[in-house]
Amino acid sequence: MPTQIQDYRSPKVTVIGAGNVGGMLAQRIAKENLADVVLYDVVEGKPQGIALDLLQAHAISNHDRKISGTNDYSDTKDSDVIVVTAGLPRKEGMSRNDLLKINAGIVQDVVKNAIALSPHAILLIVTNPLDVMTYLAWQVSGLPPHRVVGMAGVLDAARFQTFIAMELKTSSADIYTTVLGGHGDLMLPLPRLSTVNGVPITQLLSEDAIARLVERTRNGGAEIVKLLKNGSAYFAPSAATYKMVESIISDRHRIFPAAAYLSGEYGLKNIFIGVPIQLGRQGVEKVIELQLTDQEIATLHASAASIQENINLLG
Ligand SMILES: NC(=O)C1=CN([C@@H]2O[C@H](COP(=O)(O)OP(=O)(O)OC[C@H]3O[C@@H](n4cnc5c(N)ncnc54)[C@H](O)[C@@H]3O)[C@@H](O)[C@H]2O)C=CC1
Ligand SMILES: O=C([O-])CC(=O)C(=O)O
Repeated sequence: MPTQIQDYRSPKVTVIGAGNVGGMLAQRIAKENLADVVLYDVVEGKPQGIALDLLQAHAISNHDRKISGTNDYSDTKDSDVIVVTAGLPRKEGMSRNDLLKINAGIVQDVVKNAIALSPHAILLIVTNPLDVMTYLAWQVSGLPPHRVVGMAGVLDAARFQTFIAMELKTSSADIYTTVLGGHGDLMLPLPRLSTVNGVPITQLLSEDAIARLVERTRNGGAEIVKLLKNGSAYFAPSAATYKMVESIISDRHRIFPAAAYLSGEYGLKNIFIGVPIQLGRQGVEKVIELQLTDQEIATLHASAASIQENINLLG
């Protein structure tokens, strides 16, 4: 019997926006040998230059993933995942919502163009203001809601994890945290569900210390914007986005917080907001409903109201 030869096509990830987050993400995807990467940007030469630079870096670190840069959407055709990082980052003194109008125009444009050529892709949004842009991307794409997801919770949880590790002078590797809600001032870190390898942090840290770390997590993005002065964080954001891309491409069904569409869960409807989800090759496989206290639910609903206000501003 002849051996049947199958066509094992390499997974293909398109990253739209070859800026700080997009460039770092492309590097991780290729270096971890996860997928071929197409970097798309509106600026001529930028994605091509970054792709060439990355290929040369990877010649040193020995892998053969294809990385290409383009200003032509036709090169993004038949992508398995489309990650949208295109848009302006904020500068010192701005809130993420100050980016609403300008980034809405960009997200609308790129999603329409990219999804037309990759109708089976999972759409992963990074551009801020995150929850509103994820909603807008879903509307423009015409995709079923489980195929659209936004990255924020993995990053916010990693920040909370880092600050707890710094406070306890322990390894962040042993710390598990979760952060719900919108990616803004009203996000909801959950100390009562955060542990150091099973030991509740409420047993290890005082209430005051926890309140301080929660507040620092809420302002985690702004703290870095203030230090950088001319842009926002990108190492941890690209690492967090990579974790989500990997769970999709490798169909790992991992569970973590991300902006997902709610249709009644947590008493919320027709909105994208950060909640625990299970993520795999088909997109959001499950939204997990945690038992929240009345106060936590109130914060989550206040966060949802703020997202809705901004959606309404888009008209
Ligand atoms: N969700 C989250 O947790 C995070 C979100 N962000 C957001 O991600 C976005 C990107 O941040 P950075 O990479 O630091 O910014 P950046 O300025 O380094 O890169 C943005 C890229 O988008 C490109 N771009 C602009 N308009 C475009 C269009 N119409 N089509 C294609 N490309 C276009 C620009 O040319 C630029 O290369 C920002 O909106 C930022 O706020 C950043 C970090 C974390
Ligand atoms: O702070 C910003 O504008 C970028 C971002 O969302 C983050 O780093 O959390």
